[in-house]
Amino acid sequence: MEPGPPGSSRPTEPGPCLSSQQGADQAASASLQSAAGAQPGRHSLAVAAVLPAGGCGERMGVPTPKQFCPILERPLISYTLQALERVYWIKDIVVAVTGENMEVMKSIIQKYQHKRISLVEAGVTRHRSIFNGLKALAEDQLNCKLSKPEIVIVHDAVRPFVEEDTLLKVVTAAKKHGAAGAIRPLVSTVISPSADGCLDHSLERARHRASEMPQAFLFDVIYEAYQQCSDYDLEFGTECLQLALKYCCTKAKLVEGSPDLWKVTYKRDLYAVESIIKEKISQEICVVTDIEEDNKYVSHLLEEVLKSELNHVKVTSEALCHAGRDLQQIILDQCYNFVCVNVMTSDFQETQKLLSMLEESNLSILYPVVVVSVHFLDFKLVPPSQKMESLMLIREFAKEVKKRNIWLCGLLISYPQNSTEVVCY
Ligand SMILES: Nc1ccn([C@@H]2O[C@H](COP(=O)(O)OP(=O)(O)OP(=O)(O)O)[C@@H](O)[C@H]2O)c(=O)n1
Ligand SMILES: O=P(O)(O)OC[C@@H](O)[C@@H](O)[C@@H](O)CO
Repeated sequence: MEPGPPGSSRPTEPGPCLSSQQGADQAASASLQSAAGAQPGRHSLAVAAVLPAGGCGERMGVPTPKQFCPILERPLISYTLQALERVYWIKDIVVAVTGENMEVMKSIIQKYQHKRISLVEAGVTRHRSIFNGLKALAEDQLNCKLSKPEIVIVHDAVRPFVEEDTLLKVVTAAKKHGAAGAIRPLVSTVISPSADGCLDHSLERARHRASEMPQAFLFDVIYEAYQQCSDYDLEFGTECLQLALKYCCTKAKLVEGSPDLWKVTYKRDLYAVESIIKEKISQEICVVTDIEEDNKYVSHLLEEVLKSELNHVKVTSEALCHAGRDLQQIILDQCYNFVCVNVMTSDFQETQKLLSMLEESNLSILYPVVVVSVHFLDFKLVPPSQKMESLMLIREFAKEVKKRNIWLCGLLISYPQNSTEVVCY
């Protein structure tokens, strides 16, 4: 079993420590837990998670195992890890990866600053991978940071959209029933073919459900089930809940899951994940302007236009040289889109101060940050050719900050002739 990278302590926030979100997550978790009867903090349930991530993604049809396929230039598994890390009461996350992918996994943990992660060798089947993860939690291994939990969550590494309330529901149900799993309505009807390849019978769709993840178990129940189960089950089984029933007479409580719980299986699923993530991170935008009256007026107009399109539009109008307390908070609250309204004389000073703040915040480690640098040009004062030349500098800035996952582009707006010349860099 491989621990995470050195120094991987147990912060309660995935990746870069954006303390404000961490506090909000903890508060939300506490209220969720108290609602579900579990006690946050000292008396909370000891909960760990096992993520099987040792598959080859054959149905995906690409050389890279799907858990490592990039979404917005970041591996799919990193989104799932982030989703689990946001839940501060999950104390340990054990990921099962093949030996050949162990180094890749360690580099992902390092690059995206994932915490509370331990790695184990995957098995040749999903059940064997899960079993290896359970063994890592069960056995007191030398210098092992892991301890046996009361409850263990099992969640496929290729299901990135898992919310805390679903995790809490299955954990709470598992505490009471011994096992619990998320389910979803069937989309297609299930049929049973006969030996000659014809329809034998079909199942009544309304009376059946699809078994999804996350699932949760009393650790002793599922560990005993895996220790008892047959090689056939380990080789060909696909349902952990069935193992708990068959080998421990434990009937899992079924919990209605959200539509986003689906498993990434085919290539089309990667496009769906990317669209959902883009939608999630583009709902909020911040208009940054300095204290110049012209800019504040333009920012107000911009705010009105943006509010007709987006759910959350924030405007901060303070000289960034004051370290932008409002802006700092907006960054901590993980806004990923910024429009920086510049006074022509300052050229890029405002944008550069914003870029520096964004780089210092580590915000762009997990998701790309978009910055639009808006410049106004009064043709009476400055001939366009002269302004365009200096604006080309932004192209150099853009190349530099792109290395840190910040996507910078420029917008040149000419007035008073009311013509707008768009320059994208
Ligand atoms: N030997 C295996 C096989 C699968 N898994 C993991 O189990 C989860 C769900 O399995 P599945 O969707 O079947 O993944 P693959 O086996 O990779 O897909 P395929 O069947 O298309 O090859 C995935 O996170 C996968 O990495 C695993 O840990 N060990
Ligand atoms: O069979 P696969 O390995 O694709 O998927 C494994 C599980 O995710 C799947 O069986 C769920 O129904 C949960 O049990």
